Amino acid sequence: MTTESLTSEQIQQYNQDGYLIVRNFLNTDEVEKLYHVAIEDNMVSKNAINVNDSTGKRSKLSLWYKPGNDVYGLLTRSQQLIDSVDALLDGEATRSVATQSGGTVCHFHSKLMQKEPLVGGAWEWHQDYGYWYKNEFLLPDQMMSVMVAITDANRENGCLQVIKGSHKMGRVEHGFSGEQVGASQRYVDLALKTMELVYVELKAGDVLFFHSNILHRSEANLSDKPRWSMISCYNRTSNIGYNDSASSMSSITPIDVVPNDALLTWEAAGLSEEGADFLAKEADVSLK
Ligand SMILES: O=C(O)CCC(=O)C(=O)O
Ligand SMILES: [Fe+2]
Repeated sequence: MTTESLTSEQIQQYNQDGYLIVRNFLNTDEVEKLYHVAIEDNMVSKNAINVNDSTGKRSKLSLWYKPGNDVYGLLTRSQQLIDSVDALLDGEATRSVATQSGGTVCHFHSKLMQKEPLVGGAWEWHQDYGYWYKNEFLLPDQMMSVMVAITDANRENGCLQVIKGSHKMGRVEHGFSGEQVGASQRYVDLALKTMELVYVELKAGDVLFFHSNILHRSEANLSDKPRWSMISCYNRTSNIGYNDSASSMSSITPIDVVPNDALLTWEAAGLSEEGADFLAKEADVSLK
C-alpha cells in the first residue's frame, strides 16, 4: 500500500473536480490477495443482490455495513485509506468545525460490485447522495465513496464515468429508471453542456475517491473480462443519518483503524456470517 499522504494539490483537485484518482494505491500482492479471496468468497455470492438495468442486463452486488476482519474490512479500515478520506471530506473551510464537533471518519457501507463478462449491466446517471438523502443524512460534503479496482476497469468492460465538477451542482432530483434510481435526465443533459464527461479507467490496485454529489454512471460490460471493484462509502460522526436503517449504526461509529500492512500480514479471508450485516434488497429505503 502506498504510504504517501495526499498532497495539498490532490486535495485541491478533489475539491475542484469532485474526484481524485490515486494510481497504484495497492501493490500487486495486495490486489492478488483481494481478488482471489473475492472470487472464491461464498458469502459474497450468497448475499449478492441482482440489479437489472433498463435493458435487462444484470449486475451483482453484495453490500454490508459493519467492516469486519476480512480482507475487505482490513482495507477499508486501513490507516492510509482513512487518512486519505479524512483529508478529503468536508473541504478545507469546514474541516476545523467538523473536527471540533467530533467529526471522526466512519464507514457507512461497502459493496463488492461484480460486473461479469457479457452480462454485467449498466448503472444509470446518479449521485450517491441522491440515495443517501433518503437516509436523511444532511451534509453531503461529509460523505464520499472510494472505489478500489480489483480488476482493470476500462471503456470495454464498463468503467465508471463521471461528470467533472458536477458535485458543485448540489443534489439533483432522482426518480425511477427501471429497477434503478437515476438522476433527472434534464439536469444531466444540462451539466454535459459545459462540464466534461470523463471515463475513469483504472488498473487493478488504483483507487478513485469521489464526492457524494458527483454525477456518475457506467455502461454494461460487453467484453469478455470481468469488472470487479469494491466501493466503500464514508461519513463523519457529525453527520447523522436520521433514516439510516442499518442496525449496526456503522455510519456514525468511528472506525477501528488497522495498520496498512494488516491486509497482507494478518490472517484474513472472506466475509463471515456473524458480524457482517448484509443489505437485503427490500430493507433499504434508498433502493426503493
Ligand atoms: O460500479 C459501478 O459501475 C457504479 C456503481 C455505483 O455507482 C453505485 O453503486 O452507487
Ligand atoms: Fe454510485
